[in-house]
Amino acid sequence: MKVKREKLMNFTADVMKKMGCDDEKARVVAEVLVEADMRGISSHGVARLKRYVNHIKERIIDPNGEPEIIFETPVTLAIDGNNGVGQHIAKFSMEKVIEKAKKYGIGMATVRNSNHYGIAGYYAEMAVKMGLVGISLTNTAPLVVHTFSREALLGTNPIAFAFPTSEKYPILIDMATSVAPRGKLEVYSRLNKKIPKGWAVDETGHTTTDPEKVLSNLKQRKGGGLLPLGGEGEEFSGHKGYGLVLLVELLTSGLSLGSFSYDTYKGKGKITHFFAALDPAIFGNPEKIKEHAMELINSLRSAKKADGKERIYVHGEKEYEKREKSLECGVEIDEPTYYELRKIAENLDIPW
Ligand SMILES: NC(=O)c1ccc[n+]([C@@H]2O[C@H](COP(=O)([O-])OP(=O)(O)OC[C@H]3O[C@@H](n4cnc5c(N)ncnc54)[C@H](O)[C@@H]3O)[C@@H](O)[C@H]2O)c1
Ligand SMILES: O=C(O)C[C@H](O)C(=O)O
Repeated sequence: MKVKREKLMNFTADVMKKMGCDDEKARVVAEVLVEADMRGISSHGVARLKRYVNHIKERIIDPNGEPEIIFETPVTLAIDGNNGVGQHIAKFSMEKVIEKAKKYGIGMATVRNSNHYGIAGYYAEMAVKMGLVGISLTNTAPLVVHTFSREALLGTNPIAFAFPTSEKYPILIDMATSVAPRGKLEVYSRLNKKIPKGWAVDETGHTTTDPEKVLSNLKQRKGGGLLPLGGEGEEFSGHKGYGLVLLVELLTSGLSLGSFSYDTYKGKGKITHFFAALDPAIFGNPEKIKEHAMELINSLRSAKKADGKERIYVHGEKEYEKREKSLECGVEIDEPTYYELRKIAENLDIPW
C-alpha cells in the first residue's frame, strides 16, 4: 500500500502530539519514522508508532523530557536525556556534536536516560549533510545472545557511519550488529513469514524459524534471542559480531555511565547513545578526500561481478534509490501496518 509522505508525516506527528509531545518533538519522531519507510527500512518505520504510544502510556517515555548537558569540554559532551523522546534527544545531541566539529574539528557526545531513537543512520546523516564524517550508535533492549550463551543480555546495537563523497549521496553504513534487528522479526511476524535459520535461537539455544516465539521469549525475558553478526558459535565468526555488539555497548552505556542493555526498560527506557562528527579538513583538503573516496567507491562498483549478479552496491545506495521512488510514487507500507495505523487513529480520535 502506498501513502503520500506528507500524510504519513502529519498523521505520525498528530499521534505524538495527542500523546503529549510539543510540535517540535512530534515532528522529529514523524520525520525519523517516515524516513525509514521512505528508504524501505520497514523494520523501523511507522509500524513502530504503536510501541511509542504504549511507552508514553507506560511512562517509559516522558513526552516532555528535555535533554540536559551534564558535562562538557571543547570537544565532548555528556548528556542526560531525562527519559524524553529518543529522536528529540538524539537530534539535539548530534546538533551539539556538529557545532563542536565545525569549531574544533571533532565533536563527540554520550547520552544516557534516553529512549529508542529509530534508524541510527538519520543522525550520522545529519553530520554528513554538513560535510562531516558522522557516527551514531545506540544500545537497545536486551535482544542478542552472545557467543556460547542462550541468554539475551546485549542489544542489537546498530552502527551508523556516514562519509562524504563527491557524488549526490554519501556512503551511509547503517546496520544492526546482530544478524537481524528485532524490527525485522516484527516484519516477518506481521506478514506471517518464517525467519531464515541462523537469525535467532529459542530458549533452549537452538536455531528457530518462528519469529513469534523469539519475540515473545524476548518480551518475557525467557531466554534465546537474536544472534550477533556471524551467527551461532565461532564457525562463521559470531564471536566477532559479539565483539562489535560489545564495542557499541561500551561506547554508549559504558562511556555514559548509563544502563547496559540488560538494565533497560525497567520502569524507564534508559537507552544510551554515542554520537561523533569529524571534519575531514583537520586531515587535509576535504574536496580531495571526497574525490579519493570516490575512487574507492568506483573501483568497488566496477569490480568483476559474482555469477548471476548484475550490480554491486555500496552502503546507503539501495535506501537512497528507494527514497527517490517513495518521493515520486508514495511511501510503501505493508497491509497490517496500514490497518494498525487506522486503529491508532480510531483509538486516539485522530483523522486518518
Ligand atoms: N534504534 C535501534 O535500537 C536500532 C537497533 C538495531 C537496528 N536499528 C536500525 O535498523 C535498520 C536496519 O538495520 P539492518 O541491520 O537490518 O540493515 P540492513 O541489513 O538492511 O542494511 C545494512 C547496511 O547494508 C547496506 N547494504 C544492503 N545491501 C547491500 C549490498 N548488497 N551491498 C552493500 N551494502 C548493502 C545498507 O545500505 C545498509 O547500510 C538500521 O537503520 C538500523 O539503524 C535500530
Ligand atoms: O527493537 C528494539 O528495541 C531495538 C531495535 O529497534 C531493533 O529492531 O532491534
